[in-house]
Amino acid sequence: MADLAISTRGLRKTYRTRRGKQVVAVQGLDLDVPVGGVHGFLGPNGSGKTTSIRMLLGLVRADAGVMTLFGRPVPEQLPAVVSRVGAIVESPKFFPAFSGRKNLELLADAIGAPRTRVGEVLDETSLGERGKDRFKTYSLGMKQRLAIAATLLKKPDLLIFDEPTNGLDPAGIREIRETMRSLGEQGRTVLVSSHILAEVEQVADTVSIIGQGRLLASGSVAEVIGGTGKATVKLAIDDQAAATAVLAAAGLTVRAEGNYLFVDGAEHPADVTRRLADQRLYVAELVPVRADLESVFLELTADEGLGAGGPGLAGSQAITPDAVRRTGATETTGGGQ
Ligand SMILES: Nc1ncnc2c1ncn2[C@@H]1O[C@H](COP(=O)(O)OP(=O)(O)OP(=O)(O)O)[C@@H](O)[C@H]1O
Repeated sequence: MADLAISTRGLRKTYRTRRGKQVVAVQGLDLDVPVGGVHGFLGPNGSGKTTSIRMLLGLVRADAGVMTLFGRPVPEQLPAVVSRVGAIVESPKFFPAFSGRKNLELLADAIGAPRTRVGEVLDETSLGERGKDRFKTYSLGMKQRLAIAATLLKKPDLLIFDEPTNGLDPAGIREIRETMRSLGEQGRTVLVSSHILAEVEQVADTVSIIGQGRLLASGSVAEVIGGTGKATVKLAIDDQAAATAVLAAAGLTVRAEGNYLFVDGAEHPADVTRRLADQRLYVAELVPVRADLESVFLELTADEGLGAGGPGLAGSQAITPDAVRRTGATETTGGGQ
């Protein structure tokens, strides 16, 4: 447990609406976040990310399950670890007419952090040069980085950011991404929730994908994308029927889409051409299909009936079963409880 910054087992939360309806926000979540690096906590809107984070921070009470932060059970021992955790769950309030630096100095005084820390956190969030300017002149991205700077004042080991790039333009998103990456590289643990996969894929070392309050897949980005090391290839061939028969007989999964066959499960793309050539079937075109996190995410969440995205790439990928298998989530999906 000592090497996990966050761990949850069987975490559950059901909300009751004013009309007495029950909303199951989190249903048996098992989450492990290793110490050090950036962990993407991914799921479509409404999948239970914010509720899970709020339970970890002691802001919402769990109905069932256990949680630890740095090996300490929470909320029971939250006071012992809370100083190691910095979180942005809602936009903090800053004084618009004061500079970013002044705002941070006031905060540092309030929480007992040394003022020398202010210059350091401004630099860490690349705000050093603009620190003297008034808060109200900042772009949204700079405001968000000042919020991150504020959480860094007390040198937390774990930073929790809930959808930190919401509402930011591409430049702002890039700045936040770079800030998160450098925090992870310093050995801090960053948990960042998002429903925007492309963003997280570029910065996360490890990810957890959730849907309807349950873990669907987790591991390093490479593992989740296709940890089996098996290839998916797209190929064009004259005799599709004969090629399908040969490849299926070799235990590969073949799917026809228009003029192309998509073949999953080969150890290497060359295996596909060799098997076909052995039977005097020659490919006209062969392209290895690179899976990305977005595709995995769309397929996983589509299985949950969540409709995480538009048409996307999901239709051309067949790697999901492997990703799902890693968490054993197939047995529990689709219950709609
Ligand atoms: N206070 C509440 N009362 C009733 N239902 C709630 C409450 N908070 C959240 N929910 C519901 O619980 C489910 C999970 O919501 P949650 O905000 O945790 O998901 P999320 O993954 O963070 O989504 P988003 O990205 O939209 O914030 C949703 O169906 C949501 O409507």
